[in-house]
Amino acid sequence: MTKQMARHRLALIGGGNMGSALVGGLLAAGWKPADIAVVERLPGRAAQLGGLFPGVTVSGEMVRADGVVIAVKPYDVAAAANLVAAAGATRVLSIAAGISLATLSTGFGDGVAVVRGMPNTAALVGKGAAAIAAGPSSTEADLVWAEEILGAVGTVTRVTEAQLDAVTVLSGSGPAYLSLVTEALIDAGVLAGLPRGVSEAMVGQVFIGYAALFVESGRDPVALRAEVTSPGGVTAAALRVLEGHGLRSAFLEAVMAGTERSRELGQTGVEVRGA
Ligand SMILES: NC(=O)C1=CN([C@@H]2O[C@H](COP(=O)(O)OP(=O)(O)OC[C@H]3O[C@@H](n4cnc5c(N)ncnc54)[C@H](OP(=O)(O)O)[C@@H]3O)[C@@H](O)[C@H]2O)C=CC1
Ligand SMILES: O=C(O)[C@@H]1CCC=N1
Repeated sequence: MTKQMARHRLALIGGGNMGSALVGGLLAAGWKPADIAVVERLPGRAAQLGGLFPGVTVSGEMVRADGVVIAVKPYDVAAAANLVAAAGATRVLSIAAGISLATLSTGFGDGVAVVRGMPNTAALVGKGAAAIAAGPSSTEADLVWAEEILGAVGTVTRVTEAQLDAVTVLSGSGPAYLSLVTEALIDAGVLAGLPRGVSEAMVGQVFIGYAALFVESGRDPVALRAEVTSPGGVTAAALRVLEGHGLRSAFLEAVMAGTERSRELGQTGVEVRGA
């Protein structure tokens, strides 16, 4: 089956959360469906992807492709990497957390340029915050290629591989922290007497409004906080409690713990061998 298939511009191994977000973004950015293939081993998921993305090749087996995106969980990277040689690809973008460029590059060998990237789930709505790091043999053209792919679903920043651990825990994991804050604020609104639906709507709009104030207006968060905090007022009373419970320090410690964990995963590594 694989042999009869056309050569694709891009094959994504793994059509889960991130893989499907990337396909959606690339199509929205004007890529032709026929240029894209998704290799997905779960038959139910593959059928779903076929319905979502008409014209995109969805296959349980590897296809021929110029470039490959590895979008499987870190423990599945070794198996996915074995498929890269079968694709005949010269470029690989891996978005797997904690799998180092050294591990990837050694596995694929010469002739395959590797770029490591870290997106986040906001890619699902085209508002991702991704970063990329160049592998030992990747060129400017390889980085531009990776930027084109991740840029279809949000922003892309170039960093060193060492900085990618901090990016992973800050923006990669970021939606999880904001989910926790969202849940807590909604519950707090209910505790203070609001119906849950009203509390949810208020909290959602606060996030949207704050994103516009901070990102779109480019204003300093210290100034944004100061202008809400009236002397002897409501906000000052609430902030005192958050500071008293160490919220700021909790975020600092959390990000350092996650960065450490990302480094650990990178050192443990996985056996990656191109077939
Ligand atoms: N989710 C997130 O917030 C982020 C994730 N990442 C990284 O992105 C990668 C993908 O994450 P995510 O999209 O959430 O994962 P998902 O589990 O949603 O998607 C991966 C999919 O790939 C399938 N799969 C696994 N191995 C193969 C294979 N050899 N051939 C074909 N299909 C395969 C899986 O099937 P099965 O279910 O059978 O395993 C699954 O359907 C991870 O490495 C993660 O570290 C990066 C940034 C953020
Ligand atoms: O938790 C994880 O390991 C991955 C990395 C970033 C988001 N999810």
